[in-house]
Amino acid sequence: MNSILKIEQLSHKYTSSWAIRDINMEIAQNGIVGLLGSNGAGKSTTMNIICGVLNHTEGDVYINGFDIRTQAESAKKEIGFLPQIPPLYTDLTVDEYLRYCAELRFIENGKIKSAVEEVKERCGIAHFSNRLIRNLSGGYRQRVGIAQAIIHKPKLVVMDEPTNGLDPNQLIEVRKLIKEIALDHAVLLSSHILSEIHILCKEIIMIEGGRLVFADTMDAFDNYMPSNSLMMRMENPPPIGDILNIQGVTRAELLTDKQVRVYFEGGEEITERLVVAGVQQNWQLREISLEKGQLDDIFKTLSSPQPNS
Ligand SMILES: Nc1ncnc2c1ncn2[C@@H]1O[C@H](COP(=O)(O)OP(=O)(O)OP(=O)(O)O)[C@@H](O)[C@H]1O
Repeated sequence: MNSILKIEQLSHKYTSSWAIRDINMEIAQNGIVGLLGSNGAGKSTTMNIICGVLNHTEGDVYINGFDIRTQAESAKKEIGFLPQIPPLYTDLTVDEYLRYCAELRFIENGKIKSAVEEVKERCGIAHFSNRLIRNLSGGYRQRVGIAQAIIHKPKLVVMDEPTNGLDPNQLIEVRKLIKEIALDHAVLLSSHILSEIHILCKEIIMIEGGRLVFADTMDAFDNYMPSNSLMMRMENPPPIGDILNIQGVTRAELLTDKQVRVYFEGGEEITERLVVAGVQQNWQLREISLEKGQLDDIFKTLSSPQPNS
C-alpha cells in the first residue's frame, strides 16, 4: 500500500542559499504529525513543496504514490492545504466561497451542494452559511479555511501554523476540530511552538536550519533526554545530608515537608540505592518517580547546531 506522504532527499535552494537540505519523511496513516522548527527553519518551504506550490530543487515527493512534479494533477487531488494566511475571499458569504472552492477542486456540479453542506456541518459553520466571511471572528474564519482544505476529501491535509493568533477559546475549538478531522485524514501541521505540537500530535518531525533533526513519536521525544532527577515522597523524611551521602546523588532539595527532589548522575540504578536506604533508615517511602527531561530543554538541545552539520 502507498504511503500517504513520502519525501526522499528533498532539498530546495532559493537563489543562492539552501533553505532545506536532504529531508526524508513518511506519513503512513491518519492522525496528526507535527512539523516543528524555529522561525526560518524551513517548515513553510517544505509544506509549499508538498502542496505543489513551490517547485523543489532536488529530491522526490510522493502523495499517495503520485509524484508531485510529474503527476501533479493526481497528487494534488489527494491534498488539502491551509496556508499560514488562509486563502479566503472575505466579500463572499461562507456558502458562495465554499461553492467556489468545490468548483476549483473539480467536484461534479450535481455533488457541489451536498459537499458544501457536509463540510459546513463537519466544521461547525452551518449557521453562518449566508454570512460574509469578513464578518466572522478569527476562529470561524479559520474553520472556513479548514473547510476549503477538506471539501474534496483529500487523504493528506497540510496546515501551516493553523492555531496562530487565535484567542484561548477559539484555540480550544479549532484544536478540537483538527483532532476530529485527523480521525479520517492524515494531517501534517506546522508550528514553532512546542507545546502546541505536544498537545495535538502523535508524531513529531523537527527541522532546524533546513535539516531534519528528529522524527519519531511524541513519547520518544518526551524521553529523548535521560532523566537526571527524581521525586520522593516520604512520611518520615531524613535530613537532606543523609540523602546526599548516597552514591550518585549530586543535589537534593526539599519541595514540601514530605517531598524531596533528588538530582543524580550515573544512571537510573540510583532508585534501588534510595529504596534500600529508605527501608533501612525508616523514611516510610510512599512514592519515588523519575522526572522526564523538560520539553524546552529537549527543544534547545535538538535545535542547537549539530557537530559536522
Ligand atoms: N522566497 C524566498 N526567497 C529567498 N529565501 C527565502 C524565501 N522564502 C524563505 N526563504 C528563506 O528560507 C529559509 C526557510 O524559510 P521558511 O519560510 O521555509 O521557514 P519557516 O520554518 O516556515 O519559518 P517561519 O516559521 O518564520 O515561517 C529561511 O532562511 C528564509 O529566509
